[in-house]
Amino acid sequence: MITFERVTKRFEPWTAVDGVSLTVEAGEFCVLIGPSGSGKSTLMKMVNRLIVPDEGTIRVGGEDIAMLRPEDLRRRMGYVIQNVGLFPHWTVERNIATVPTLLGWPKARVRDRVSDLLDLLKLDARRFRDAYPHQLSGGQQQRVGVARALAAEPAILLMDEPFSALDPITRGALQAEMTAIHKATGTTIVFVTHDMDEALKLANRIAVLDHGRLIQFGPPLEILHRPANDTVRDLIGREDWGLKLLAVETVGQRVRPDVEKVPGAPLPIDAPLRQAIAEMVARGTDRLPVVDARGRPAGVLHLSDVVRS
Ligand SMILES: Nc1ncnc2c1ncn2[C@@H]1O[C@H](COP(=O)(O)OP(=O)(O)OP(=O)(O)O)[C@@H](O)[C@H]1O
Repeated sequence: MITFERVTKRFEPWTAVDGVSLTVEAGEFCVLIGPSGSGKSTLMKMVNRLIVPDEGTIRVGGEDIAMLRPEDLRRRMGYVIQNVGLFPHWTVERNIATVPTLLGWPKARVRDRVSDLLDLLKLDARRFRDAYPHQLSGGQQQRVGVARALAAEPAILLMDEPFSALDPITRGALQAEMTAIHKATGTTIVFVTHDMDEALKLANRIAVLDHGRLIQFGPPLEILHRPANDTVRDLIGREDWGLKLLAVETVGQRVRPDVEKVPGAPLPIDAPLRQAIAEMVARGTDRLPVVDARGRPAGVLHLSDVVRS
C-alpha cells in the first residue's frame, strides 16, 4: 500500500504537486492521468525518492519513506520509464539480472528467474538472452525493461509512460501483457499516462491530476459516468464517450441468461462490449452466444441490451 498524505512539491515559482492525499491499495493497478505538466511524473518520482517532497508524508506498507535509505527503497520497487534505460554494453540477461545480482541471489536462481521473465514477457530465450539492447526493436527493449523491473519480485512497480513511444499494435500487446502480469503477480502498480484509452484499459482506479491537484480518484466506470469537471471530460474526449464506455463495460454486464440457442462462435463473458459490437457488425447479427470462463454457455447478448443506458 502507498499512502500520500498532503504531499506538495514546488519548483519555484511553480507548484508541481499541490497537497495530494491518496491511497493506492496493495495489489491495485492505479493509473495517474492528467494534462501535460499536471504533476504525474513528479508524484510518481516521489515514491522512489528520485524527488523529495517539500511537505507531506509518503508511506509504503505503512513506513514513512523519508526514514528509509533511497537504495533500499528502490530495490523494493521496479521502475520502468519511456526509453527503458537498458545498459547498452550488457546482454539482456545481465540487464534483467541487475537487482537480483545486487541483492546477492545465487547464480542458478538468477538464471532461472531470467528464464521465467523472458517467458512471461514473450521473449524467446534462445534468441534474446545473450543479445545486446541495440539488437532489439523498441518493443522488445521495452519488454526487457519490464522484465528487469520485475526481476526481484518487487511489491511495487512504478511505470512512467512506459509504452508512449511504441506503435499502436506493440503498445496494445504490452498493455494486454501488463494486465496478465498484474493478475498473475498481484504487484501494486502505479502507471503514468496521458492517454485515457490506456488508463481505462489498465486501471482498477484512475487518479486524475490537474495543476498539481488531485481532482478525481475512482474506478474507470465512475470516471466515465461521473467526471468531476471539464478537465476530466476533456481527457475522456466528449465525442467518443460512448466508445470508451464500450471499451470498459463487459459482455457479462449486459448478457441475458437465456437458454435460447444462437448459432456462431461464442463470446467470452469478460470480453469488452466493443468487441461484441465489432463481432455483431462483422457477422451481420444482433445476437451472440456467450460463454463463461470455463467455456460453458452463459446466455445471449442482444444488441438492444448493449445500447440501453
Ligand atoms: N526539475 C524540475 N525543475 C523545474 N520544474 C520542474 C521540474 N520537474 C518538473 N517541473 C515542473 O513541474 C510541473 C509538473 O511536471 P511533471 O513532469 O510532473 O508533469 P507531468 O504531468 O508528468 O507532465 P507530462 O505529461 O508532460 O510528462 C511542470 O510544470 C514542470 O515544468
